Amino acid sequence: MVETFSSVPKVDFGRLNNPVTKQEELAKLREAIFLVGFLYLTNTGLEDLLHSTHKRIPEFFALSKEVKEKCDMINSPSFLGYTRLGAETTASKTDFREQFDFGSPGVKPWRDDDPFWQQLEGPNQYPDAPDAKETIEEYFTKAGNLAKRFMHLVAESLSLPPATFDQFKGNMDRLKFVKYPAGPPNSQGVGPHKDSTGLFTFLSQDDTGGLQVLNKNGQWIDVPPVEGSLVVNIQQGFEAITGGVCAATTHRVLAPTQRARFSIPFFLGVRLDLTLPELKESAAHIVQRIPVSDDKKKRDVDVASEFLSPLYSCVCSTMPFQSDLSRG
Ligand SMILES: O=C(O)CCC(=O)C(=O)O
Ligand SMILES: [Fe+2]
Repeated sequence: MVETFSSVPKVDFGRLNNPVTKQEELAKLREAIFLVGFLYLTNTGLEDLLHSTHKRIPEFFALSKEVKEKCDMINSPSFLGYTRLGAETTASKTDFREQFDFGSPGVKPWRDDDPFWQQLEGPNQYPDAPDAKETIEEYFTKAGNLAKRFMHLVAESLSLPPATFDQFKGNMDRLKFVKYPAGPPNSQGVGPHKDSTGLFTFLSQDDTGGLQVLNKNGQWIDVPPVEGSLVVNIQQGFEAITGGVCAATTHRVLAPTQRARFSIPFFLGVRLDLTLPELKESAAHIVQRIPVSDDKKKRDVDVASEFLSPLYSCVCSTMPFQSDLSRG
């Protein structure tokens, strides 16, 4: 029987930041990172932001088709903007969701003499709604700060210096507002996938439910809503940097049947110019230092990751597909 999980653990961010409880909570974080690849992060201090953003986003989706299509992703070489319902496929099936994708503001504009892939980081197209830009920029600032602090704590939980992973952080994080309309039973909100374009995902889901993660026995485990929490998961960028020891976990969303579901994933971006040799070197360096049993290291380093494929010369070339980008 493979060691696996039957629920997603909770880790308390407040306790991680309190010297009295820190070590105990770091042990929980480490267990979640090694065994599950998913966790609920509670007590983050972002509860009001999550609440107010959820209140706001139905309004963006309620804009007319014409207004939404003014910021259509089709106009953006950075894959930022609006994607209509049914325009995305995962695992060969159409996803039943509509979304707005945004990137961290203030990214350096692309110039003709920059590498072509640099265009993956670019300017936003904001929906034409009052304070949309301000709402989104505030979210980037607050979620970005939390994400960086979280990454330091992950390093500490692996007995590494807090800043170990800072060198891998990219210039642009991504944020999505997603609406899954109610559909027939067993419709695919988003099909099975691993998040592929960054380091960690921080997801705020509403109270509808439908998110599931796959354990090592092939069972789908529910990730029911926990008020005020963020669901955090490892992305394939982080998996590659840690040589597969901290693995990304497959997940999906079942479309709701009664009412629309809204979610807000924030994807902490990886450096697009990371080369394959750099990745391999980092993985070797980090894996050596992470205190897990040799057996576990061996098993996990064997995990296939497109980031480590010899087909790709740098991280940027693993990301050519819109559907991958818009899933994270
Ligand atoms: O909407 C959700 O709950 C999850 C979305 C997701 O997995 C993704 O966009 O990568
Ligand atoms: Fe995902």
